[in-house]
Formats: sequence, structure tokens, C-alpha cells
Amino acid sequence: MTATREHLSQAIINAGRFLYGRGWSPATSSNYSARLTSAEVLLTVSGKHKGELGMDDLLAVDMAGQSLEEGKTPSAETLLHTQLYRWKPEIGAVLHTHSVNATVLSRLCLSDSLVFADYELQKAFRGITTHESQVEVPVFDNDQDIVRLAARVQPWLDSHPDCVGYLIRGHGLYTWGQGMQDTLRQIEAFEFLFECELKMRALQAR
Ligand SMILES: CSC[C@@H](O)[C@@H](O)C(=O)COP(=O)(O)O
Ligand SMILES: [Zn+2]
Repeated sequence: MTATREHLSQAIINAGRFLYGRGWSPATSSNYSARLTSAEVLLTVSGKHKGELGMDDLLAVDMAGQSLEEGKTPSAETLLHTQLYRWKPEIGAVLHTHSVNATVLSRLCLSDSLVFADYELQKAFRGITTHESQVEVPVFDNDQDIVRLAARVQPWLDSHPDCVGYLIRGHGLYTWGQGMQDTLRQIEAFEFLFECELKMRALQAR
């Protein structure tokens, strides 16, 4: 195993323990990846418990999402990862989670996107320097056909080069960053904003 692969594998395993511990990757849900080279991505295999990942629970895929390792099945959502690495060469890690708050908020949102504004924590996202900004998060309808879902995500990415993440309705969150630490910070920031938004809505409904 190369030093890069070993290092990235450990980063993914650690991320899984953290995200499962926070309750954001329950019941084998979620998938995680990191860029190995310009042509290959290290990704979780399908169906494993994400709090108990081992070195063997990761595999390399090419940028078309094809497995490069016999006997291992890549995540069912591989294409949603590889499309992000193809979209921006600076992306080094992608995390997909299934928190309760992401699931509930995405179901409450009847429009095509959520907009966060006036939260100081927006500055946790790459490129944002003030609360006086807007973070728009698109919400795509869920689809078991991942090719079709990826095809609906792509035009949004192409027309929103500053997009920092998206929700899939009733399903979960995708976000990305230059490295695993950036991406974990964005997951935490999203989860904070989702919880604030749900609390605000609950109080306003009284
Ligand atoms: C346990 S249900 C969640 C899955 O359907 C899927 O959405 C998911 O996130 C994990 O799929 P996986 O194939 O293990 O990467
Ligand atoms: Zn999922």
C-alpha cells in the first residue's frame, strides 16, 4: 500500500468513526471518499457500517466510477462522488451523510433550494468571509437511479461554481473540500445550520 493510500484510508476510517458517533451516518448509511490521483478516487465499499470501517473496506475507482479492484463493490452512490472530482480538480474529499436534521429539513423544503443568511457560522464554508452572505443549498428529489440523479445534479454544479454542498430530499447531504478536515468542518457547519433552521421554524410555527 502506498503512503498516500494508507494516509487517506486512515482519514476516511477516522471520519466514519466521528460521523457515526455524531449520529450522522446511522445503519450503514453514508459514503466517503478522497482523491488518490488525478485519475483515481479512494471510496467506501457498499453496505458497510461506517463507524466500523477497516482498511479493506475501501477501494479505488476511476473517474467514471468503475471499480479498479476485483471482489469489492463500490458505494451505490459512487457516481455522485466522481462527478464532483471531475467538476473541480481542487476537490480532495467528499462526504455524504444521513443525519436526522438533513433528512427532516430536506423534506420540509418544498422548493428547489434552501438559503442560509445572517449566520456567523456560514464563514466555516470555503470562500465565505461574512455573515452578510447567502449560502444556497439545492435540494434534489431522491432517486434510486444514481445515473439519473447525477444528471440532475450536474447542471446545478455547472451553473453554481461556488456551491459548497447539496441535499437529496428525504435522504441526506453531500459536501466536499480540499481535504478531509475541510470537508468535516463543512459537515459540522451544515449540521449546525440545519438544526438552527429547524428550531427557528418550530418556534415561528407556535
Ligand atoms: C442504509 S440505506 C442508505 C443507502 O441506501 C445509501 O443512501 C447510502 O448512503 C449508503 O450506500 P452505500 O452503497 O453503502 O454507499
Ligand atoms: Zn445515501
